[in-house]
Amino acid sequence: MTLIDISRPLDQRTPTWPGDTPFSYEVSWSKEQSGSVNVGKLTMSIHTGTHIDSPFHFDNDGRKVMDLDLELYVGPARLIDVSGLSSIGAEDLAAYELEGVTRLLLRTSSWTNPDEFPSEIPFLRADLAPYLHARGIRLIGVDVPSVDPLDSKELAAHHGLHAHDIHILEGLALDHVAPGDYELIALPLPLAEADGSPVRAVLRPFTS
Ligand SMILES: N[C@@H](CC(=O)c1ccccc1NC=O)C(=O)O
Ligand SMILES: [Zn+2]
Ligand SMILES: [Zn+2]
Repeated sequence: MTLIDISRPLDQRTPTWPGDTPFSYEVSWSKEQSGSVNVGKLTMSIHTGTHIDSPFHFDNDGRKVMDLDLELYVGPARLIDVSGLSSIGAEDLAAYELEGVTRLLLRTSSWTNPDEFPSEIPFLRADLAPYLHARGIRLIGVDVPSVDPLDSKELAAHHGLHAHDIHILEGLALDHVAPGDYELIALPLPLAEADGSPVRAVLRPFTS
C-alpha cells in the first residue's frame, strides 16, 4: 500500500497567518521529571499548515468541526493542475471533465517557499462555487492557505462554497503529486467547539 503524504510538516518553522498564534511543540513534562514518560504540549492556530475549515470559522452560527460529515473527508478525489493563474473561476475549469467527481483538489504550485507565509495567492472567484456544485462537488482542496485573497475580510469564496455545500481543505502540499484520481483521506480531529482542524492528508493511488 502506497500512501502519498500531502500534508505540510508542523514545526517551529511552519509559517502562520500574520499576527496569528505561532506553532509550538514542547515536552512540558519530561521523562526525567515524571519518572516515566515525555508528555508534549501543543500550541497552534487551527489555520496552520494542512487543515479544514468548519463554517463556524466564518459564520458565528455555522457548524463546528464535530458537526461535519466525516464521509466527505475520505473517498475518491481528482487532482487537477491549475498552476499559473492569479485566480480560478468557472471558465478556468471548463476544459476539465468533472463528471462524477465529489472531491476536487486544485494544484496551483504557487506557494514556492514553504518556510514563508505567501504574500499573494491565487483565489477562487465567485462563479466557481455554483459551477462546482452543479457538477456534484462536495469538497475542494487547495495548496495555499486560503480560498480567498489573503487580505479579504468578506471571505466571498468561503461563504460561497459553504452556501453551495462544499467543504474546504486548505494548505495541502501537492507539488510532488501527479494530476489524476486518488483516494483522499484527510480526517479532522473530533474537536467539539472548533472552527477547523489540522488534518493529516494523504492520497492513495488506485493503481499501484
Ligand atoms: N480564512 C483563513 C484564515 C484567516 O483568514 C485568518 C487566520 C488567522 C488569522 C487571521 C486570518 N484572517 C485575517 O484576516 C483560513 O481559512 O485559513
Ligand atoms: Zn482555514
Ligand atoms: Zn479558509
